[in-house]
Amino acid sequence: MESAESLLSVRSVQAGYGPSQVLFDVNLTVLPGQCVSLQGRNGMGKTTTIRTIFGMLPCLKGQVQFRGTRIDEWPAYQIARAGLGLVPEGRQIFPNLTVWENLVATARDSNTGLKNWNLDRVMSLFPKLAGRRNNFGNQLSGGEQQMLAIGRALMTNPVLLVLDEATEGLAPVIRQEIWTALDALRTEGMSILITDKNLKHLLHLCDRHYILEKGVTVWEGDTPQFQADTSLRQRYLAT
Ligand SMILES: Nc1ncnc2c1ncn2[C@@H]1O[C@H](COP(=O)(O)OP(=O)(O)OP(=O)(O)O)[C@@H](O)[C@H]1O
Repeated sequence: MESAESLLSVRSVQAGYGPSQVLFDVNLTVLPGQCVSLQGRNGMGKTTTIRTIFGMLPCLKGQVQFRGTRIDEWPAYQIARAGLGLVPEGRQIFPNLTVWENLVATARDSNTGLKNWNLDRVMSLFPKLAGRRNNFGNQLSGGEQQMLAIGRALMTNPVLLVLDEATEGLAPVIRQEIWTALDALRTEGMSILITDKNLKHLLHLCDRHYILEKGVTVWEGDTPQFQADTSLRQRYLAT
């Protein structure tokens, strides 16, 4: 795959924390309009990969390209401005700002060609948030916080939305609401890179899947290929 055609291209990436190397050979591609999952057992390097893509950790070797331009030496703020929107593990919303303030704090105009995100659109994607508009972040349930974290990322009008542990720790009914919202985003043409434990939903949402094992991309394929290889779950995902 030519990286010029891809939205995001991660090639032979190595990274880690100080002397502790975690990523040894990570490769993945997201094409425009595609939804891609990044899978692997706990501790295999999914969050570290996302942190490296977003410039929060240095890329020691290899490269990351976004829309055909190398971004692996850019500072994190410049990467975010280029159109990468992050919904981080643990949500990390501002606890002392209201829902409304959380959303407007990060708002940025679209240069994507897609319809601009605004408060009304976020509230219609997540009607639960509308009633909580004036509540502080720390007064929200976990599910509402995750909706807010997704809304906040959308308000930056990203070209690619990246979700780390999209539904972790949420009640089943709330999880379903998040998956429904992600399906709606996908239908609108949003490109998504996502990590989550729920295989059934990942296979439904995503076109393509990558599996990490000890910091190495060990498998990639589309949903029919994933479903056809019944050994994958046991080999790379079972705990
Ligand atoms: N801040 C850190 N400093 C040092 N090592 C870290 C740090 N964060 C993560 N690690 C280590 O890096 C490795 C990969 O962790 P990472 O969080 O990327 O895995 P993951 O695939 O996202 O797993 P999980 O599903 O548990 O979040 C693990 O061995 C972890 O202990």
